[in-house]
Amino acid sequence: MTTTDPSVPSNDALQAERDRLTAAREALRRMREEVAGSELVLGDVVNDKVTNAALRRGRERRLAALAEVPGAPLFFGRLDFDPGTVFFDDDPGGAPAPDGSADADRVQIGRRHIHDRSGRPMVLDWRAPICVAYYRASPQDRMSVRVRRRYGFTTVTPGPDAEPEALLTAFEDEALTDAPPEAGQGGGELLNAEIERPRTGPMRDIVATIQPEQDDLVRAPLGTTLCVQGAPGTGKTAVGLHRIAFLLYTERERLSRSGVAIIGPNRSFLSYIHDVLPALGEVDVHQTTVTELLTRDLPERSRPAAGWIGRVEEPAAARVKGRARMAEVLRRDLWSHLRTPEEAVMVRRGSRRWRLYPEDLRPLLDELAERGVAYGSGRELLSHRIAHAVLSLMEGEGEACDDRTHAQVRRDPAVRSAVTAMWPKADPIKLVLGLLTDPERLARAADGLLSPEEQAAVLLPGRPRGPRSARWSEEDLALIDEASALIGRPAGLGHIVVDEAQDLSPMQCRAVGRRCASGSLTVLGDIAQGTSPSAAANWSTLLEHLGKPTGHLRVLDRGYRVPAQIIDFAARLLPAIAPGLGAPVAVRRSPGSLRVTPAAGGLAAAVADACRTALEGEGSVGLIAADAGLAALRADLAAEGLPVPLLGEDGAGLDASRLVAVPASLAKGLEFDAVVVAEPAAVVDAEERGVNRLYVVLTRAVSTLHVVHERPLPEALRDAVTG
Ligand SMILES: Nc1ncnc2c1ncn2[C@@H]1O[C@H](COP(=O)(O)OP(=O)(O)OP(=O)(O)O)[C@@H](O)[C@H]1O
Repeated sequence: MTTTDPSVPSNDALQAERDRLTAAREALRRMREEVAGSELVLGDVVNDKVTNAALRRGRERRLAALAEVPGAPLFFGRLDFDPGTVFFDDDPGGAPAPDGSADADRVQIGRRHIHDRSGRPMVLDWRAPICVAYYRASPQDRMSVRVRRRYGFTTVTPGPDAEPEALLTAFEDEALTDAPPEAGQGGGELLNAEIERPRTGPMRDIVATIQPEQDDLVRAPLGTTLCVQGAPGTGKTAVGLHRIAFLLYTERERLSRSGVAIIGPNRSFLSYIHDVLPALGEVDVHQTTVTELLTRDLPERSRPAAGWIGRVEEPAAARVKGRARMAEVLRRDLWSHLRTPEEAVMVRRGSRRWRLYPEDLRPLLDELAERGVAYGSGRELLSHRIAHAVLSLMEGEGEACDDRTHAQVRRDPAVRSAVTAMWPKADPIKLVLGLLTDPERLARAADGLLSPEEQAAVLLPGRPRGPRSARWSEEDLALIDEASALIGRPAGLGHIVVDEAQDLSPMQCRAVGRRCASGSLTVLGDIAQGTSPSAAANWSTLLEHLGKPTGHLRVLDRGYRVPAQIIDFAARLLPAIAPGLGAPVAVRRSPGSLRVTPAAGGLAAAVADACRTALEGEGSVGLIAADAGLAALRADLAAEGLPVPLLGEDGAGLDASRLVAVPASLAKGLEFDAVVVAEPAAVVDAEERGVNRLYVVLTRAVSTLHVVHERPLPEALRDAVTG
């Protein structure tokens, strides 16, 4: 242990800190007022509207970034450095920070920078370089820190309509100067309290308690593509979100031009993480699923009435469609549209006629086809080449030609129709539709790449006639996206964080990877939690499909969510689903956190009991069961006098009700204080990777897990000692 002062701080010391908090709040209010009251400098005449709108948007963004987050304290830590360590930019002579104590340089650390009227910092943004010491200083390397102070807060809601407020109620000092050298970094009681704080509503930021191994990932430079393998609850999602906030701080200008996105597995997950970045002052990050990201780039007019996703692929077909070799099938099909010229092109200019014969045109076409240009730009390039060849003929006959002549020849109807005949226009949706509804065409493109059975598996059902009547699957969208990219390159983003990346198929990886071909990625996931038919077996292959084979693989193995008793139980499934992957080392044990109950008197009655018991505790309760059985179970529970809203239905979110029913397929990435799992065997039986799904489901609980079963438990879980 490091020297953590367990004594309760004196009232005076506590009051001084509260005064500091009040002053910071006041200063932030003044900063907001300054932004709100700032005059918009208007351009004149032409640019007025555009400039005005841009300025207004900028001001609104600044205001949103300066908004106080209800219940989140403006600072959470303090560092006392050796004297002479801290200098601010505006100190001409490098004078130390003028805060408080005579014998130490002191900084307060919070979610955002706050300064006083004269511009002097009162609270430093946690992302500032000097704040690294707050997260990493240890007795072995104290980074000039003498004392690290962590504050404790209690959230109170003063009235029925009032916003929650964070009351500073305690602090804890860790003296690094006189700690024994073997001491590690002590998180102290406040870290434990933070981890065990009952969950209500959406995910919270962890900015006050980021651990050294996490901070190392959060602050990796923008150019680095990171791939983080981490068991359930090791903080991968939290790291990804804080990394975005960090990168936006250090590289704001670059990233605000190119854009940043976080990709999550589904909408429920995205609403769960939705508030974290705004609480860190970042309101401009695109939070999306892969499917949303891809459909965003598709023409609205082609959208089927029921939406883009009208069908879930059979696992075997999903696997074939997800394979990287589908890219080659598409490439072959697209380029097979090129036609060797069969007729001459004749351009009339005044009384003269200029002809290019098929043997003149063929080399132009071949040269372009071999150059590896995007299909879509080939048409334009071909018309240039043809015009150039015609102009050469003209000049050979002494005609005077210039750029205008070149443009006129390029636009000549004869040239245009020759280009269209040789290099037909291509539309990605029609291309995929054509390929997946025409067995002969598919056979030509897939020759040597897909077996006849695989070809039969990928055909679209129902022989749709057009894009709007097709029932597309998520896998089809990745194919359409690949076709789009073969025709024209998509716009890129500066950085993408992909959560639950183990579930991306190779084709989806390619779609994500090409969106940040010149940017970088943070890839987060857990091979053991792979549930999609194309889930990754290892990270190096996935990184290759993402186009980042040199990405750095890092492992997180300290589990912050799930108590040891529960993780040890779930980890019994690991040898079957991810041999070689270890269970996380839980940071806490919690006796009584696991119960496994046979449902002697019927499943619904036992589940109702388990839910009622769970509701006696604090925080959120998730009832998780196989998707197919959930409706019947809810009906039975309602009959037992316990109506349970379904996650995502009728607005039932993670903050609308303490108890929600969660289909097993939506549980990924979520967490609840108490989890009741009904009938694990049904979760296993529901899908090919049902055991992986069960592993996900069993690792969602922060405090208690209650497994209720009528059927025998999966073999690996039998005879577990509970308690
Ligand atoms: N340093 C920390 N301080 C406090 N809480 C933490 C810390 N790290 C992680 N947690 C908490 O642990 C829980 C799990 O974190 P997170 O969801 O990021 O894990 P994960 O690795 O993405 O899990 P999964 O693989 O199950 O999706 C969250 O409630 C998170 O806030």
